[in-house]
Amino acid sequence: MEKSNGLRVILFPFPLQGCINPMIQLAKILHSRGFSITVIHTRFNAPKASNHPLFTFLEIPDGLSETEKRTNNTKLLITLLNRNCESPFRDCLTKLLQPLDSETGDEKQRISCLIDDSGWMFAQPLAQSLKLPRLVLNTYQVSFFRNHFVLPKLRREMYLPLQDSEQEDRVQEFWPLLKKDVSRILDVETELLDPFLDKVLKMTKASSGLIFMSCEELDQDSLSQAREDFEIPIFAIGPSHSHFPASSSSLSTPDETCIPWLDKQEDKSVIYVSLGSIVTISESELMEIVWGLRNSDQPFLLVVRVGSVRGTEWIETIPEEIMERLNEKGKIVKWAPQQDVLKHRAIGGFLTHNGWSSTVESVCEAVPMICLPFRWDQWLNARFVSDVWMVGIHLEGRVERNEIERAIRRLMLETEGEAIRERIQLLKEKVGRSFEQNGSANQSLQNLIDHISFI
Ligand SMILES: Cc1cn([C@H]2C[C@H](O)[C@@H](COP(=O)(O)OP(=O)(O)O[C@H]3O[C@H](CO)[C@@H](O)[C@H](O)[C@H]3O)O2)c(=O)[nH]c1=O
Ligand SMILES: C[C@@H](CO)CCNc1ncnc2nc[nH]c12
Repeated sequence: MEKSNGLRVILFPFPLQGCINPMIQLAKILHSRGFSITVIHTRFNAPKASNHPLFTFLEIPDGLSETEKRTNNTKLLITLLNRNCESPFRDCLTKLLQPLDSETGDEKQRISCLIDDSGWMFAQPLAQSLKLPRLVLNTYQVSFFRNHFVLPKLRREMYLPLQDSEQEDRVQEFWPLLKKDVSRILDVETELLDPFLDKVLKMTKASSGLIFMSCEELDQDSLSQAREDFEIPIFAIGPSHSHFPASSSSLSTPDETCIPWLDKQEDKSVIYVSLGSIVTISESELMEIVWGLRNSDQPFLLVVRVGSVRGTEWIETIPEEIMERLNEKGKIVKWAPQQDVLKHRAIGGFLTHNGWSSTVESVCEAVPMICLPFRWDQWLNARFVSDVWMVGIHLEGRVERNEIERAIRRLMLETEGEAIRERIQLLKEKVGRSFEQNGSANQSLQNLIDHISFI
């Protein structure tokens, strides 16, 4: 760690696993460059302070009821948290900005800036009124962030439902999505967010900088377009876990028995399956997945989060005799040490929901994917994987045992899979170069450090 530079940065992650990991990663990066770190966080999904003894954590109330905390409607959660947290966040930030420590009367360290998630809609005017520069962290792929502001317009103009003949058309304003992808994104739930998107766009444009966990090698065109659209400095500092391992910000405890189990498997033979931290599935979808895995006859490591199969606690509804058959080839856990799993020599493929972190973690370990997106930006990440980088096979929403078995065989056993494996190896190397001395992610990170040091 470098010695302190006398500056403090305040971070305010959005309380979802997919947003907490990148923000805590950013905290580690900035701390390693000499910044002191204060993390303001909600009580809901609070990061484990004890895993980060060098940071200061400040908790604010979020006003969520127990039922609201359990909702799997992310859009509703986003609106509730934005409504409830504004005033506690204002109080907390105002206190932090007072020049003297209220207990000791000593002068406090200078605060350089606030970095918060693009999902917080009240932060920009608040920071402005307190004369504190604010930078925005966004945890989507750049293409999704840049283009998703057009969704309300597409909802009005796409005349859903779609005709069969137009399902596969590309959507001009949202490349490389197909019309059928957009129609899936535009479900009833997302309508809740329409009125907020304009606000996010305006608030981001008014900020002092925008940070992405991506790099030129992954999304160059969108990055240059975003630089034109936003007219603020944009930093694409690379996939966040490439700087430090992310497991310390896991909200659940990883099952470490995965690794000795993988040690017993052959090279590139195991298919790893995880649908991230938000997606829920039905009981019958779970059965299609487990049968698809079992029928492929490949060993598998499957993550089923507690509460992620609707209407059940965990996997207790799988009949005993089926569990016996599954156990011959597979292992089911509640939470995996994902990065260590993807790094393991035994892993040959990743059946994923294509959250942005999972997608880049897979790319960085050159693990080819089977794409099973469920919502929002996952549809775009999956299109990049299957159609743009061509490093995976898209299930096209078919959660059916035969389709899953077929995709696993194509990926793990057939020549098509070999070609995919070669391409992802090349992509991994390309992304890896962006962290070298003159690489794009490395330079962008240096620019970010300079920017917030002299802001
Ligand atoms: C289920 C599971 C997850 N993880 C880690 C891997 C990833 O770093 C992280 C999950 O992040 P993501 O892959 O982005 O997925 P998720 O949690 O669904 O993220 C949400 O937020 C993401 C970023 O905004 C979006 O791209 C996703 O679409 C959205 O669903 O949690 C584990 O380490 N072990 C696990 O067992
Ligand atoms: C708080 C926002 C902006 O950073 C990220 C959450 N990500 C998501 N936002 C909206 N719908 C989703 N469905 C799955 N994940 C979603």
